[in-house]
Amino acid sequence: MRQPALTSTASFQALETHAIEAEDWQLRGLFAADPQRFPKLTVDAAGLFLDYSKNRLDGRTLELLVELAQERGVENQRDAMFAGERINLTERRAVLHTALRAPRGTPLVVDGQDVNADVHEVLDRVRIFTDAVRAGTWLGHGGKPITDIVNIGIGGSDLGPKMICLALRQYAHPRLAMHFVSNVDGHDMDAALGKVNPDTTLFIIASKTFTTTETMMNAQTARAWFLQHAPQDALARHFVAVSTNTEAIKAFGIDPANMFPFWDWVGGRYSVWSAIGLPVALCVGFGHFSDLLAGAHAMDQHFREAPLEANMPVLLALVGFWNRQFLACGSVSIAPYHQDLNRFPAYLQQLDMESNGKRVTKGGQPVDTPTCPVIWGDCGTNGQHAYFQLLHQGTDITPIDFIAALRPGHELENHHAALLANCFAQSEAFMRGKTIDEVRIDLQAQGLSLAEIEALAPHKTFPGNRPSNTILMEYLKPYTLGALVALYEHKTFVQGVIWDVNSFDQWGVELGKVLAKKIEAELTGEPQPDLHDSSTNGLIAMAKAAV
Ligand SMILES: O=P(O)(O)OC[C@H]1O[C@H](O)[C@H](O)[C@@H](O)[C@@H]1O
Repeated sequence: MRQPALTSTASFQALETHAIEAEDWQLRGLFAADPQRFPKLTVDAAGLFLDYSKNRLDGRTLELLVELAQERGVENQRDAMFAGERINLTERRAVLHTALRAPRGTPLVVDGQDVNADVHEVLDRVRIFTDAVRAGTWLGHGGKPITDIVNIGIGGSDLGPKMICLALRQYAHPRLAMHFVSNVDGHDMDAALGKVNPDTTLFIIASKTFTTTETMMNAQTARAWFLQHAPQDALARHFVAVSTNTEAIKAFGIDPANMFPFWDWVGGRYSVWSAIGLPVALCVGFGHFSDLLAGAHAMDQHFREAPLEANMPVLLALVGFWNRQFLACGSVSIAPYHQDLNRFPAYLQQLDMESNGKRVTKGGQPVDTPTCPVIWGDCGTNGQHAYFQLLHQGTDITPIDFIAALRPGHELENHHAALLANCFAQSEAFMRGKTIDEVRIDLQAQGLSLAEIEALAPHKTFPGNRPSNTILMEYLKPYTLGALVALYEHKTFVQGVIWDVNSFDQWGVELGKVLAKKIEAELTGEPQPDLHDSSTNGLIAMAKAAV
């Protein structure tokens, strides 16, 4: 059903009016006015705790935002997704990453096929293979156990497995070193091949389509390198594939027995729960991989069942929408205060920006509001000593998601209290700021003259009133990480529904791919200056002159 333009809806217009009232709100004042603000504006689900109280909103704002979610049909569209309806309209596909983490024995029939049975058949194969490699009974062609795993994939076939293997490094198998090659830049493959021994290396070629040029080139290079050191019939012990494209895998020369399939109803950026998660299962073991799926499933259940006003992904989405729309926040910074989550911002960049970086509605009309903000970030405390200056005192307001674990995964003294202190101090500082009068008092206490105080005070003043969320978990373990990733998946989904964009296609990456093919032919053959502008022709000429 075609949605009306967002700005024409009654709930959006009510929010617009409310936003004018809210313009002057100060977070300090909101906290002072209501000692219950923290318990009121926090929610628990699936082992995660979300504190959204440090956002410039109140109970009425939330009521209006929930009305907007209702008017936009979040509940119906959520149910349609879980039921396997073809909600990815431009590709005419169902969107069923949630089915990848549904427990065995929960049938879901799509196009006459029980998806649940298919999913668990593949998971069983992943378990058997994973157990053999980890136990050292899957041997390389020379009879030695595998010591290195090289995952060759890009985008969704790289970011998820890489982020999760790093995040769960505490659980990693001591014999297995994980390597991820994604870039077509030969330096990436060159660095990985320099670290591994062909006799004990397993290559995973991970590509949903098995046509992505970067992955295909890297796969060919890896195979050629391997065959310099081993006979052709050794390939079957050292190359496996994860894909939806059986024919292309056979054409590449991988035994279909070494293929772990998935399905076109799994989007690349939602695929880590499928056999694309094979590196994760190999690294941390199938039991922990199952825990990851269980945590995501727990968040799915919460998302399906909790009322909108107490639904963690819905609230995260609505608060994000409020900041984007009414505070005009063009970017959101992700700040994991956990070193092992240092690839999480990169993972969320693809998840959110490839999903909701859209400018037309599902019906093909231009959207009438801004959509997805830029997602970026890095681990705390590192960011504090780099770009946090701009976040505190720059001219733009950038909401921040702070993410932390209450207990560390190490036994080093003092570090964790210092880490958490910084995390909480930053969210407090963004919220409170420091007024010019507070600065003056400090400077007076330091014995500065009046002239010195007046010269310095504006520089040392913090506007504050800057929004943030804090997400806490007890400990970074597979279950909680699964819930965290699913939380952001569903947040992205809800925002996509509000903006009425298709969150499950990514046509925006196509143009560059087509042009790159043409230019590659010119770099290795004849230039075609008629095809380009003077800048592009000039750059091509420089590259040709350099070889
Ligand atoms: O898994 P593949 O088919 O190789 O795709 C890898 C990636 O490339 C594409 O260009 C898309 O933008 C991504 O969504 C996808 O994850």
